[in-house]
Amino acid sequence: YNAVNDAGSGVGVLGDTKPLNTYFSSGTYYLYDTTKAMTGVIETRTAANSTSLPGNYSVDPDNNFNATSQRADVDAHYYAGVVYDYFKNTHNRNSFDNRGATIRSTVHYSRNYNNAFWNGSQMVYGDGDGTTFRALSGALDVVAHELTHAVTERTAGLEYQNQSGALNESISDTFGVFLDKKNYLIGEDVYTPNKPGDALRSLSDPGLYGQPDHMSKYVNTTADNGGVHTNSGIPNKAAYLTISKLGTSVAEKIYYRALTVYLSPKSNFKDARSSLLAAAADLYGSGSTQYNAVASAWTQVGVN
Ligand SMILES: CCC(=O)Oc1c(C)cccc1C(=O)O
Ligand SMILES: [Ca+2]
Ligand SMILES: [Zn+2]
Repeated sequence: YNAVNDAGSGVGVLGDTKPLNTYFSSGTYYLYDTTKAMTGVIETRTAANSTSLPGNYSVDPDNNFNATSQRADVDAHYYAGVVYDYFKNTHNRNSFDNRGATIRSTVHYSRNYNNAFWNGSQMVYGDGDGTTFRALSGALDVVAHELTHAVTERTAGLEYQNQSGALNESISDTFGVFLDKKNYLIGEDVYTPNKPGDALRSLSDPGLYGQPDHMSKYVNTTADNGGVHTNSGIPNKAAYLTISKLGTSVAEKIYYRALTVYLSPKSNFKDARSSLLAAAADLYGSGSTQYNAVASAWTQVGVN
């Protein structure tokens, strides 16, 4: 018989136990979650250290996914569910396409792979090399970052180069902070596991990790698609200033409306300012406290 959405459990990358929505079929439990109001499902697979996608389903014989080798699978699956719930409950968005598309993740991609990405169809996570990263699905802000790339692709479609690309990156980091509210850092839970207290990026102080925090420090380069992971520091700082002044619940409404209504593929930083102001005006009124906080944030990073 097929027992749907069994209450499984698992141990994540940081050794923490969490509940899992699994699926039982022919004597095996699958990381296959049919409990969401989707047309699709949330499914998690393993590439078993190969680079072939999507790989095979992550399975377990007793619905207790507690093997060390399963930790990345557990967190990819659990955090995908958390991010799905966030977009549905907070923004009334049903998966990245707003039509309940299946959310597919593959973990154990390649070897010593210090990377995570949305490949246009699914999320993919490396295990890290144990020095620069541990398994990248072990951080909620990383999973939120990757799934937000999918949302951005289906909405604003920000081209992944130069200023629109840095905005694309910043939107993903900003929603990473909306989900992982404990600080304004990105990747801290999986970055340099042997070195406490650091992170991949900081929204409050981008300069801590070599990013500009003002337009006057914009880096003109051909590397990294025009420095999309560098120049994202400028909109990231504006996001920090906005969130710290208005709070997450107001800021996330302004950002989500800007992303889904006003931003477009070639939007630059100035367009981001006007898109966020337009969203703030729609939601709270032009000249409102919220509107003025957005204006002030972007002026402080040199985008007027
Ligand atoms: C916060 C997640 C993140 O930045 O993932 C990436 C990594 C670790 C390397 C290269 C690209 C990305 C990305 O998703 O942009
Ligand atoms: Ca974080
Ligand atoms: Zn990214």
